This record gives sequence, C-alpha cells and structure tokens, in this order.
Amino acid sequence: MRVGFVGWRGMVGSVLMQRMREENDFAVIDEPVFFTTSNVGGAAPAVGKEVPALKDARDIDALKQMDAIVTCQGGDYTSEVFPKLRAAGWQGYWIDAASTLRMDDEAIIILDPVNLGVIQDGISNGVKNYVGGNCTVSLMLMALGGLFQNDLVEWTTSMTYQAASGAGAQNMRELLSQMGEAHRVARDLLDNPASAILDIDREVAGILRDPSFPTANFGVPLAGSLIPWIDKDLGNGQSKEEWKGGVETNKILGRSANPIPVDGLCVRIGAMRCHSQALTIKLKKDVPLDEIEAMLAAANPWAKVVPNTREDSMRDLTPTSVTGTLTVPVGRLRKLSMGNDYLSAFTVGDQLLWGAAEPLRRMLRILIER
Ligand SMILES: NC(=O)C1=CN([C@@H]2O[C@H](COP(=O)(O)OP(=O)(O)OC[C@H]3O[C@@H](n4cnc5c(N)ncnc54)[C@H](OP(=O)(O)O)[C@@H]3O)[C@@H](O)[C@H]2O)C=CC1
Ligand SMILES: N[C@@H](CC(=O)OP(=O)(O)O)C(=O)O
Repeated sequence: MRVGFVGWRGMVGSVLMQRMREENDFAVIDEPVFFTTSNVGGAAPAVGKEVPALKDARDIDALKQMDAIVTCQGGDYTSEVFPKLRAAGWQGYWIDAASTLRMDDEAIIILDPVNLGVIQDGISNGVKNYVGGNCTVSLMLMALGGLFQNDLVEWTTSMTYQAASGAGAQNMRELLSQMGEAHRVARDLLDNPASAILDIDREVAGILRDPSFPTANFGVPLAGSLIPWIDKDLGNGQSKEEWKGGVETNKILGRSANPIPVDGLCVRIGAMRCHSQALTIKLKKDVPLDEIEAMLAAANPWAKVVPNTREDSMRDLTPTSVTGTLTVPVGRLRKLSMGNDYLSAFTVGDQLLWGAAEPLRRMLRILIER
C-alpha cells in the first residue's frame, strides 16, 4: 500500500509517529509518503526506509496517488481538501483525526477494541472514510466497554475533567506559563515558613485576575481554576463537547437508531494530557459488583479495574499515573445510594493515545493486514 501522512509533525501526528515506530508499522507499509502544508521539498521524518521529500498537502494529483491517507492536520484541512479529492475521483481510504466527517453517513468512527465488527462491516460494504472519535468518548468506551458489550447500560452521565492538551499544544504551554506566574507572585511568601496562608492566597488570586495573566489561548485562567465549558455553545445550554458524548457513543456502538442516553458536563482542568471522567451509570438490572468488575476487565486488554480503595485510587487512578500509557484504568466502582442499579465509576485515559492517535494507527494496520 502507498500511504500518505498529513499532519505528522503536529501534536497528535507526533504521537502517531512515535507509536508507529514503536509498533514497527512502517515495516508493513510498502511506500510511506509524507505531506506538508508549510515545507514542500523538505526532509521527511526517519521511518527506517527510504522516503521521498515532503510533498504538498494541497496537491490533489499527488494525494490521488495514495491508496490511503492518514491525516492529523485538523478540521480546516479536511474541509478544504477532502471534497476536492473525492470530486477528483479518488477511491482510497481516508483516515482522519478531525471531527469534520465523524457524523457523516459515509464515515465510520473507529475504535476497534470496541467496534471492530462495525469497522469490518464497513470495509466489506465499501466504506472508505474512517474517523477517530472524540477523545472523551473513546476513553469512556475503552473503560466501560464491558458494560456496553453486555447491554447493561440504560443511560449514563459523564462529568469530565479534561486536560489542556485537548485544546492544543499552545494551550499546554499556556497552562504551564500560568502555573509559573501563580508561583512567581507567591515565591517569597512560600519561602518564609512564617508567612500567612491568606497572604499567599491573596497574591495568587490577584495575579489570576490581573489583566497581564497569560490567557491568550484559554481566554481565562486554567491554573488554580477550571473552565466549565469546552467547544462551541450549541445555544440550548449544551456544549458541543457534551453533544458529542451522546451522538458519537451511539454511532461507535452502531446503535444510532436505538440510542442509549449519554449526557453530562464537560470541564477543562489543569492536567496536561489525560482526560478523566466521573460516571453515574443506570444499569438495566442489578448486577453484582464482582461480575461488573470482571466484565470491565475482560472487555479489552487496556481497561484495568482499580480496586475501590483510597490507596489504590490515589496511586493508579490519576492523570499522573496514566500519562504516556495506553492503560485505561477504571475504578471508584460502587453501587450508589439511589439503588443497586445505579453504579458510579471514575476513569482516566491519555487523550493523545487512545483519545487520538492510537485508533488511527490501528485502523491503518487493519486495512493493511486484511
Ligand atoms: N489535540 C487533540 O487533543 C486532538 C486533536 N484532534 C484533531 O487533530 C488535529 C490536529 O491537532 P494537533 O495535533 O493538536 O494540531 P497541531 O497544531 O499540533 O498540528 C497541526 C499542524 O500544524 C502545523 N504546524 C505549524 N507549526 C508547527 C509547529 N511548531 N510544530 C508542529 N506543527 C506545526 C503542522 O503542519 P505542517 O507540517 O503542514 O506545517 C501540523 O501538522 C486537530 O485539529 C483535531 O482535528 C483529534 C483528537 C484530539
Ligand atoms: N475537544 C477535545 C479535543 C478534540 O480535539 O476533540 P474533537 O476531536 O472532538 O474535536 C478537548 O478539548 O479535549
């Protein structure tokens, strides 16, 4: 297969390249070809085999030569180039990280540990567009796959704690600048063990509210605070990120005609690249907790049940412990006081791995190895 890569040096693209090298994926791609929107003719990345110089990511004729294109370049690029490429008669596979085409009838949302059957049916039926899901949705389904597989979910809420990386590389940098500023104004007081905590707090609150505080990307402080809105305002009280929770979950599960209600509030917090979510799940029936834990653990090799103890939760169920790994721990599992068919859960996952790059890498592998 001749495979074109667009957006390979961005944040999601870099994680994709890193994972493809780790899994030796380039060995099974006959001809990898790298594209750019900014450096035509420049050197392509080292992938262990000879590759041509960077080609123009807007050159439809060059793109048309590809059997598959994997893009992490973003939604604007997809909106601009994809229709032209199809209009030019291109029949190849389009594998995309951006949300643009996700809810399109001609596209499948890819998360193969959860919906391999939907993907395989799509390939057999000639579907050519495969799009990675919203990070929060993919991570929730990786964690709760066992409950959905066993058709136990009547509805679920998802209250999220989303990392800065979901907003982009510049936002991650801004979060760290904000943390640095908050520390800077308190440093002298912190160095003095006799200083009053309310003096420290006043200094920090002052800089968070100061017009000089770096907020160009987030719009408001995130460090020492949080942002209870992610993505566009749909005008009905719901954010677009919250809307995606329902529609994308059901599309991935192949049950858009008979949807499971999934809704909640999406909140940005000061983690770097791991999204966390607290879930309240209304079960269709009362299932013993040990059976639920066994189902969750058996659903895929990455979901890991964390015992619901203080020590295990604090050690294994945090962004710090999960970052940079493919493990999706799920814990805080208990029946809520509302009744035995109400289950709580808390899960954490790396939004650049299962939330973005990994489903694309695996989709390419599925196409190559079929
Ligand atoms: N961030 C996320 O969490 C998620 C993002 N996505 C999707 O992936 C898309 C890409 O996101 P993301 O990777 O965060 O975007 P980036 O902004 O990191 O990268 C996008 C492109 O910007 C160009 N670029 C310009 N300057 C630089 C630089 N200094 N370093 C690297 N690249 C640079 C590159 O294109 P070129 O080489 O052509 O110049 C690159 O491919 C998003 O638009 C979204 O649709 C999907 C899921 C999660
Ligand atoms: N919206 C997500 C990141 C993202 O890129 O989502 P999507 O792929 O659905 O646009 C976040 O901010 O955490």
